[in-house]
Order: sequence, then structure tokens, then C-alpha cells
Amino acid sequence: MGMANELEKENAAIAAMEYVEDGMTIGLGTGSTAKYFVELLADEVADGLVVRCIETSEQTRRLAESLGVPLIPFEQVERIHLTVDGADEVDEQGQLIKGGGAALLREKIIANASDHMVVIADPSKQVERLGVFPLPVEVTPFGYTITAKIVYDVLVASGIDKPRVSLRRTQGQELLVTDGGNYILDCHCERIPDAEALAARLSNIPGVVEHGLFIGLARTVIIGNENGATVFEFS
Ligand SMILES: O=C[C@H](O)[C@H](O)[C@H](O)COP(=O)(O)O
Repeated sequence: MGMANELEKENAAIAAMEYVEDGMTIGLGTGSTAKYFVELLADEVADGLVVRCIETSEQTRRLAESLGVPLIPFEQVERIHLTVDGADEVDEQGQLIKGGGAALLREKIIANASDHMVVIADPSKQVERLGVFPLPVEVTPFGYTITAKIVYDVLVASGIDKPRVSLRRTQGQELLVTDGGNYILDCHCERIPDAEALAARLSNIPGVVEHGLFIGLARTVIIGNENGATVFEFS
């Protein structure tokens, strides 16, 4: 990861702070870009900002707790005013691939429940068409081998040329288990002709808990650069 890339991520997070208001309930994203946002938010909290936050992963919960960012249990959340999160790919319609860090299930639940989702990313995440980044699909352990075969067939039926589906493993080569207790299939598509149609098909497969296609959830996409950030708004 180059220094420029980190500066670009940080500048995107700085721009996202503009959307934070006192008294908000804020969804905290997961990943190396979202980490900058949590750190900036912690600085503002230390200066008196009053916010209540909900985390999208155990990793982010630990980060927020270590920085003194106040977290509340999801059961106490009536409304999430703002969620700030990263992405693995962002296309020109603001559609996303997420889940590179295996956090997609809680991320999508929180993004979908939020009044406003702001995505922060460096320029390397911008694509004309989604699919170069392997699409994460979260599946229940029960029946996962059959579910993987059905996911493969759905990718082929969706016009993906020669897809490859692999189970995500840890460094120790065990099957990765998500915060939700599920497995992740990484679907190597190269190019997804119709992300919205594929998203609907994947959601209909029994055993698929969630997938990393975020369609119509990001209202704002902030792309950091070395001098600042560019903001894209989607209705
Ligand atoms: O599962 C992880 C999330 O979807 C992340 O937001 C995504 O992978 C981007 O992470 P990063 O900002 O580290 O590239």
C-alpha cells in the first residue's frame, strides 16, 4: 500500500467528517479507510462531540472502544442518521462491491437502516463496471458445498464468463468464519454485466445469507486524492 494511497484514504475520511452533526447516531464502517474516519470521529468526541455509534464488525467495535468512541447496542438504535464505510469497488452509478474484509452482512444491515450512507475510498476503488474484485457471498455453513454449486450456476446464468467460486480461508487455511458465524464464497467474475439483476438472483438462493453487491445504498461517494476529495452524490 503506497503512502499516496493512505493519504487519499485519509482525505476521503476528512471530507466525510463534514456530514457529522452533534447528537447523531452513526454507523461505523469496517476496513482500512473506515479506520481513518473512526479515528477522526474519536478526536472530535474528545473535543466534546456528542454521538452514539453502532459498529459494523467486531474489528470496528474493538477499534471504537480503544479510541473512546461511544457505542450503543443495536437494540437501542431507533434511527441511524449517517453511516460512513469503505468499499472494494465503486462504479459510476454508485453501486458497490463490499465484503473484502468479510464484514458485508452487518455493513449492509446498517447501511440499509441508515438515512444516509457515505462511502469513502481512494481512486483505486473506482471502476467502470463492477466485477474485477471477487464478489463476496456470505453463506450458512449448513449445506455450503451445495449452495456454492448453486451460486456458480447463477453466475453462469447471469452471463458471467467462466466464473470461479472459492471458499475464503484464514492464513491457517481453515475456512474463515464471519462475525455472523457464516462462510464467505469469493466469486471471481472479472466483469458483472448487470449488477442489480445478479444481486436479486443471489439474494434468492436458499443458504445465501447476504452478498457484497450494494445497489442503491450509497447516497454519497467520496473519492480521496492527494490534495483533498471529490464528492459524488446519487439520488
Ligand atoms: O468487509 C469489509 C468492507 O466491505 C470494507 O469496507 C471494504 O473491504 C473496503 O476496505 P478498505 O477500505 O480496507 O479497502
